[in-house]
Amino acid sequence: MSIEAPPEVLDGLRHWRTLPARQQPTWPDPEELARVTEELQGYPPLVFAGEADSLRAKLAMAAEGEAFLLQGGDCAETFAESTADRIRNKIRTILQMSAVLTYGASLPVIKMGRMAGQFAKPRSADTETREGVTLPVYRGDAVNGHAFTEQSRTPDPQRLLEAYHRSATIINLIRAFTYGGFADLREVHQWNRGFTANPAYARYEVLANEIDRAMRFMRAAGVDFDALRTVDMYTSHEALLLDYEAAMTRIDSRSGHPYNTSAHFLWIGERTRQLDGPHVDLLSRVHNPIGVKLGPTTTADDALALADALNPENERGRLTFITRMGAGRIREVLPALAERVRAEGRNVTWVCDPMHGNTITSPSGYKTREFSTVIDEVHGFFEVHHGVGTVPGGLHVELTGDDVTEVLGGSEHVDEEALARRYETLVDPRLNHQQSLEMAFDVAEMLRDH
Ligand SMILES: O=C[C@H](O)[C@H](O)COP(=O)(O)O
Ligand SMILES: C=C(OP(=O)(O)O)C(=O)O
Ligand SMILES: [Mn+2]
Repeated sequence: MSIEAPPEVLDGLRHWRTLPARQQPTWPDPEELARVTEELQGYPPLVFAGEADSLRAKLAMAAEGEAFLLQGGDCAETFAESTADRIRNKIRTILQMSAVLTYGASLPVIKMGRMAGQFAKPRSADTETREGVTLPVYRGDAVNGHAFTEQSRTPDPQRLLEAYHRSATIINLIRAFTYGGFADLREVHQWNRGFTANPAYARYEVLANEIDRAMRFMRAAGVDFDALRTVDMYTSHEALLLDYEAAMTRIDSRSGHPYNTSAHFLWIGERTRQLDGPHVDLLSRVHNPIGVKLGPTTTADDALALADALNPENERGRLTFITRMGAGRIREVLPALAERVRAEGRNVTWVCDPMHGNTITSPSGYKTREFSTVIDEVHGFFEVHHGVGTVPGGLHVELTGDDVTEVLGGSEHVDEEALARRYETLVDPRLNHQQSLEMAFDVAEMLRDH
């Protein structure tokens, strides 16, 4: 990556600074922030433009129904849990889900982590009050600490540097695991066999047997399993902290285009997708494939205007719409959006986030979700796209590879009482390992029967 580009391109990359930004931390010392972002600008890229381009081509296939995206990971990654075990478990979960979805959809699955950079969170409120004490809200480990003390909750720019270094170690592990044999399809299939051997998941045994037969067929037909031992896994996070994202934006020496080199794929959140806002402005200028979350109040006009702002050339694979309508709204709201976007000829990849429209508070006060509601939104997503004739291109899920108890339900019946046992997330509730696999089997069954 060089830093040379026409002056108008470099000026354009600074234009966001003139626009009022939502959801940014109040950094106590702007000069320290400036020093930190300058340092970040000198750090090496975490991903390369060519990788982002290959992802874009795959997302174009997903838009045509020739591939399917699985994007998953924590709501908020944390520094403390960026351990080898936790990361391996998350990668394993995504690989297991992918294997099942590949079979169900009869399509290649694009594997993408909400990983290696998902360290900043938009929040509903700026402050949190406990027992009469009010402090700034936790905004992710890239900004402040979760501990409820004044020192910890004060935004600290040094955390941006740590977010970069953590992201680098995570992406290093992702590359090592996915190129080092861990992704071997035979192994992944055996792990899934272990899952369906559990009596709680007996209903998926039929599907697991079918996959078994398909594997035997592949072996008999001489498929080179050794060639299938490595997979491409991409990284993504919400492009929220403009100072960080701008500092990681570099000019690609091959093409002269700017790329955000902090992740392969960036998305704009539901709270920061204002058409004239700085998040849309900055991401409109980078060449990565990008996404935008669309909540239940989105109109067809909003969606078209976003498509025009973020993908003026209407390029395939460039823009993903990640809908998060809520199970109760998707069947009513999504059809009009999908119909207009199709009628107006805009190229987008449609992806379902069945998490963020389905958050509830349990009677004992946990922020949680019902597994059955989450699954219902996924089903609604497929129904709507099949009805309209548009393509359901993928899933965006908050999950972990560990045995946490944050989402209610699933075949192991996590109940209100169980929530207290291992509720570990710092922001939103994640599907645990078993619930994640159950979702994959459920969706695969539905796709196979379609
Ligand atoms: O993923 C994120 C949450 O939905 C978002 O940060 C809002 O959470 P809050 O309502 O707890 O602030
Ligand atoms: C905050 C998130 O989502 P949304 O912008 O859709 O609310 C998220 O993905 O964690
Ligand atoms: Mn979330």
